[in-house]
Amino acid sequence: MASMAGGKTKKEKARPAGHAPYQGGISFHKSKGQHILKNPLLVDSIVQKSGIKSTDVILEIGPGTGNLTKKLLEVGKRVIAVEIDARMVLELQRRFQGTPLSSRLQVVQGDVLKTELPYFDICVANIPYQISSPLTFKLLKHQPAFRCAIIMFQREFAMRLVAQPGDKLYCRLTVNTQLLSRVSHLLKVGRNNFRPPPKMRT
Ligand SMILES: C[S@@+](CC[C@H](N)C(=O)[O-])C[C@H]1O[C@@H](n2cnc3c(N)ncnc32)[C@H](O)[C@@H]1O
Repeated sequence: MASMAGGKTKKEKARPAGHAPYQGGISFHKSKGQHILKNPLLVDSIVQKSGIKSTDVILEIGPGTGNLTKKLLEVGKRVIAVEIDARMVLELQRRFQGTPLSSRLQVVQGDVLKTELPYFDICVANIPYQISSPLTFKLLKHQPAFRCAIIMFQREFAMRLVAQPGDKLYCRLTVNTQLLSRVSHLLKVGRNNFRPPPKMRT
């Protein structure tokens, strides 16, 4: 587990013109589902649709280099970010260290599927698609209950969550999810909003 230290206040490192997503010089591993969000307008839209309150403790799964984390820190009370890749954890710490946001960020290094989740009010995440199913079941079972989860899924997986009886995609996952929660589809996201772009639609 790694936590962010406070320290002198400094501004986030300046980025070159052209609004490149913050990548921190890291190469991405497809095996870990590393497709970072590169469109700041999309990040704003996700945060806005999440209905985060200033009192909320937010769980973020797979913060990566922190493009979504930064916005979450700006609107919520605290962000607990669980990240498996030590390089990303380091980068995340570097990115926020010494900024006013750092005291509200806790980074937990580990596999979210094997991590005991802390208390949180809301979960917001752009997850690696390979953990969609076990993560969904983990969140459905989580106690104490949280208010809601806004999660980026591969399109077909999302459609299975909201399927209706008689639909081709209606399955065990649909039944379990709809038994334990209310679920709705928020938005479609094109592949080009990610770096590198994923093969499947989101
Ligand atoms: C799709 S990327 C999202 C990155 C960032 N949130 C963004 O939107 O730009 C998924 C992130 O999840 C991390 N990850 C992959 N498997 C994980 C696991 N089992 N537990 C926690 N994090 C994981 C990856 O290292 C990567 O940083």
